[in-house]
Amino acid sequence: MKILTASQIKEADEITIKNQNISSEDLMERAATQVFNEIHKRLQGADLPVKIFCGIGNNGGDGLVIARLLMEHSYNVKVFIVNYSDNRSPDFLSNYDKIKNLSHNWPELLKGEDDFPEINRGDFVIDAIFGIGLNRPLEGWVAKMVNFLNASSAFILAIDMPSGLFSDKIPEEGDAVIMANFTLTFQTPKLVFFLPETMEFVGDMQVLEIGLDRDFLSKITPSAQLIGRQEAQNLYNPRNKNSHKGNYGHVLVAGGSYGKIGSIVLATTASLRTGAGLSTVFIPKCGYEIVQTALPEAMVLTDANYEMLTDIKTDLDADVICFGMGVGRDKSTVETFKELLKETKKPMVIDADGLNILSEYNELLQHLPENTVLTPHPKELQRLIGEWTDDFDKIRKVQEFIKKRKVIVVLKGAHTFIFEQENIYINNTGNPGMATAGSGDVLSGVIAGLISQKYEPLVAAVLGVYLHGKSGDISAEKLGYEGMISGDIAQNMGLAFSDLLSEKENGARAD
Ligand SMILES: NC(=O)C1=CN([C@@H]2O[C@H](COP(=O)(O)OP(=O)(O)OC[C@H]3O[C@@H](n4cnc5c(N)ncnc54)[C@H](O)[C@@H]3O)[C@@H](O)[C@H]2O)[C@@H](O)CC1
Ligand SMILES: [K+]
Repeated sequence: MKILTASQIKEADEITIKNQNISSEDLMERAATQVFNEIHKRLQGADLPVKIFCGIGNNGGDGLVIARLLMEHSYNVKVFIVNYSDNRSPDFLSNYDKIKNLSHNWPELLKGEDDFPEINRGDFVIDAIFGIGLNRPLEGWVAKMVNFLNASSAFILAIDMPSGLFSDKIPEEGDAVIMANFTLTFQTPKLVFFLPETMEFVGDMQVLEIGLDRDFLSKITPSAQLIGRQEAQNLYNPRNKNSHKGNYGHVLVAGGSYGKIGSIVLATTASLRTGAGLSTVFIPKCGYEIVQTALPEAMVLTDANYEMLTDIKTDLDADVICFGMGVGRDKSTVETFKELLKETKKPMVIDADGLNILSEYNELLQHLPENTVLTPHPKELQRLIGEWTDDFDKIRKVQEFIKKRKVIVVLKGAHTFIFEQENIYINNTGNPGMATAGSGDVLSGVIAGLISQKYEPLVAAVLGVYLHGKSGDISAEKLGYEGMISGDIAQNMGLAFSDLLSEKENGARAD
C-alpha cells in the first residue's frame, strides 16, 4: 500500500473531485460515512457517551458529518467545536448548518480553558480537531485541550491523524499531540504512523479507502510503501513441481565464536526453513559438534582456529553468503572478512558483528558487493552512519549512505524499514514478542534463504522481513509474547508460508 505525503493526498483529493465530478463536500461525506460505518459496526448502537471534538477546518468537517450520522442512528452524541480561529472552511460551515438543522441546537463552542467539558473514563472521544492541514505546533488553550483529552483516560479515536501530529516532521519535546487509542485514516497511512518517535500517538490503525482517483494513485511515486499480505503475495515465487534441491540454492553461513555458536544454528535453521536447498556453515572448530547435533540438515566446515574465525577458506560455490552473527571483532577475524569481501562476487547478507566490523573499519565498505543486504538494529546503524537528530534525519542519512555504498539496509524495529535506492518499504507484521535474543539471526537466515532461491536481494529483504514477522505473529499466538523465543520464529517459518499461500487462494486483501 502506498504511503503518500500530505501534499500528494491533497492533490489526489483535488483530482478525484474533478474527475469524478463531485464536490469536496461529497468527498467529505463519503470519507466520514466510512468512519461512521466502522464505528457503528463496533458499537452496534451502544448507549455510551460519544463526545466529538471538531476543529474548524475539514478535519472538523469530517467530525461534524460523523456526528450527524451517529445522531441519525440515535447515538448519544455531544459535539464540541474547538474554536481556535474564525477561519472556518466552507465544508465545515455547510456541515455545521446541517447539524443545527438536525439537532435544532448549535454544537457547543469551546473558546478557552474555562469551557473544557467533563470527560469520564467510559466516554468515547472522537478527535477531529486537526488532520493533515496542521502546519505549526498547537498553542495556548488548544494545546491544553489536547493534553486535557489525553489525561482523561477516555478511549480516543483519531480521525485521519491524531491532532497535533505533523505528517512530515517530528513534534518537539512538550508539543501537545493526541495520544489516540485508534486512528482511522483516509486512503493511505502516513509515514509518521510507523516511525519509532511518533508511532505511539497513533494507537491501532486502520486505513479507510475513500475512492480517490485510481489512475492518479497507481501512477504516483509514494514516499514509502507499506508491506502487507497482498504485497508479500505478489513477491512470492511458487515452486516448480519438477525441481530438485539444486534449484533452491546453497547458503553459506559464516560466523560464530566460542560461546556464540547458537546464532549460527538459528540463522542456518532459518535459511533451511525458508526453503534453501542446502546450507553450509563456516565456523570455528568449537562449534562443530554443536551444529552437527542441533541441525543435522546443515553441512559444517571449520576454521583452523578453535575459538574464532581467522581464515574463511572454501571453494564452495554458494549462492549467497550470510556473515557476522556471533563472529566477534578479533583482528584476525577482521582480516579474513576483508579477504572474503574482496574476493566474493556473491550476494551477501551482513548482520551483527559483521556490521560492527564495517563501522570500525570503514575502508571495508568499499568492498561490499552491490546490493549487499545489511540488517542493523538502530544501535548498529548509528555506529555505521553516525548520530541523527530525529527519525526524518535518520531516513535522510540512511538514504545518503545506501546511495554511496549501493547496498540495501534493513533497519530492524517495531516496524522494520527496508531502504533501497530512493525506495522505502515498511513492514507491517511482527510483535513485541520478537524482541528476544537471536531474532535478528533468524531474519538474516531467512533473507539469505530467499536469495539462495533466486529472489533478488531487495525482494528477499522485503518478503523475508514480512515472513519473519508473520512467523513471529504465529509464534506469539501459540506461546505469548513472553514465552516465544527466536528458535520458534525459525521453526514456524513454514506456517508463515502457508498463511501467505492460503490467503492467496482465498484472494484475501492485504492486512
Ligand atoms: N480535502 C478533501 O477533500 C478531504 C479532506 N478531508 C479531511 O480534511 C483534513 C484536512 O483538512 P484541512 O486542510 O482543512 O486542515 P485541518 O482540518 O487539518 O486544519 C485546519 C486548518 O487549521 C490551520 N492550522 C494548522 N495548524 C494550526 C495550529 N497549530 N493552530 C491553529 N490553526 C492551525 C490551517 O490553516 C489548516 O488548514 C484531512 O485530514 C481529512 O480529515 C476528508 O474530509 C476527505 C476529503
Ligand atoms: K484528528
